[in-house]
Amino acid sequence: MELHKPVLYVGDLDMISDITVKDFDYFVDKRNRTFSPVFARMLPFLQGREWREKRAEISPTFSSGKLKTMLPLFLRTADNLSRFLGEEMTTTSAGAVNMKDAFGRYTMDNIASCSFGIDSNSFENRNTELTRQASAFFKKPGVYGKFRALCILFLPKWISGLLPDPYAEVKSFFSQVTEATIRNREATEATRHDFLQLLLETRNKSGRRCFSTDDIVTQSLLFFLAGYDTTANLLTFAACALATVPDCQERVHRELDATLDCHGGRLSYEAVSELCYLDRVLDETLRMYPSLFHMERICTRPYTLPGTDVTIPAGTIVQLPLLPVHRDARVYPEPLRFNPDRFLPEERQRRHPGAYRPFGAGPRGCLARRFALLEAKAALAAVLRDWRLEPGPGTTPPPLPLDTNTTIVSPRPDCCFLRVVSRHRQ
Ligand code: HEM
Repeated sequence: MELHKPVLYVGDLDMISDITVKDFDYFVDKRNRTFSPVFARMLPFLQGREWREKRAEISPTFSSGKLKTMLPLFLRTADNLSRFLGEEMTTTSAGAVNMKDAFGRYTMDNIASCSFGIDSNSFENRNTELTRQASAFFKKPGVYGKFRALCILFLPKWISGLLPDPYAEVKSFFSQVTEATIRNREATEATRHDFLQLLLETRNKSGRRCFSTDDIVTQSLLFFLAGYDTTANLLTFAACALATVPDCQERVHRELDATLDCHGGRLSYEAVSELCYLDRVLDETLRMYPSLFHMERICTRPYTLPGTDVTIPAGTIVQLPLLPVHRDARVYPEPLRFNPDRFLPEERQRRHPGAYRPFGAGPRGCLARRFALLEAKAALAAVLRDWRLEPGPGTTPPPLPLDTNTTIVSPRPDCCFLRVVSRHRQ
């Protein structure tokens, strides 16, 4: 039970697949745990028909053709990231670079550009209004935020509605930025390969825009929220794993050098696609550190668990483990050893298809899996083309200690420092 609500924790892999895929119609919804209207209209918090319609409208934004057009942007930002690492290394007194901070700048610049059409270059302009507003957006709720949440939970709406929303200023800032960008694009007829443009161009059958400007701001903020920390964490965990497992880093370097030699030294879409060992490094990183501890669904009508006579009532919260399955020794022998070869095709085939779910499962799974993986791959390819990573103070071989102050799986802040050493590629 969670307060007065029944919670069912399901560990059986077949049953998890039934709930998330086969019998999805009984489990379409998730809990809406937001305390601000700024979040309430975002895709992960919508329910039922409204969720289905919005998801269908947004999904084409992430098609492989569209992603391909975004790679040059990722690669430009990745070059800035790589330069930044070198500069940090020469100026820092700590003798090592805070990788979470560096990768956070990388994901922020990509999302700011893709979602809001802003060139933020947070590697050069460290304290812009954008970074200030973005930090406010990601800050954990303080005393006021917690007090307000309690009021919303326990007091009548008309009283809690009088309390100012701490996220209103952030929303207003991003609304102004988006409106200015839309006006500019309409006036100059300029287009870019980004989410903003795709959302602007999404039309219904009668040729009208599907997304109002307010809708666009909301979904763009969602991309920010969903994509900033998750991908920065993935990159930090991967970099720390490679720094502390030199054999794996050596293999990444060999693969990269060979691929660059075949592609005239350039990281093109084709070159990045050929980096199969790097794919496996990312897969193994997400196995050890999926961004969520568990997925959640709500049962929307009475459901009999397959193969049992147990019927769960509508309204039951269902939790489905991610990290515990990914680290289960019965599924992954020596689960705490970082071994990308677990993701060789033949090894994958040996496992239950539900044993690996870093992006969730079924129609409600992550919308941006390919976007996130391509973005992460571009960053690691550019960084490892130029640098060798070595452990800094506090960085341990996997498993890296986790931050206990966050709701998503994040590295403990003092364990994210690495030394970057030039590879002097000829
Ligand atoms: C390494 C990076 C990422 C990881 C590991 C990740 C993981 C996840 C997971 C586990 C879920 C819940 C799925 C479920 O309950 O079945 C989710 C949902 C979602 N993610 Fe991601 N995510 C990542 C990056 C992103 C990015 C970059 C975006 C957007 C630009 C994004 C957008 C979303 C959205 C919109 C949903 C909700 C889908 C829905 O309710 O229909 N994610 N993600």
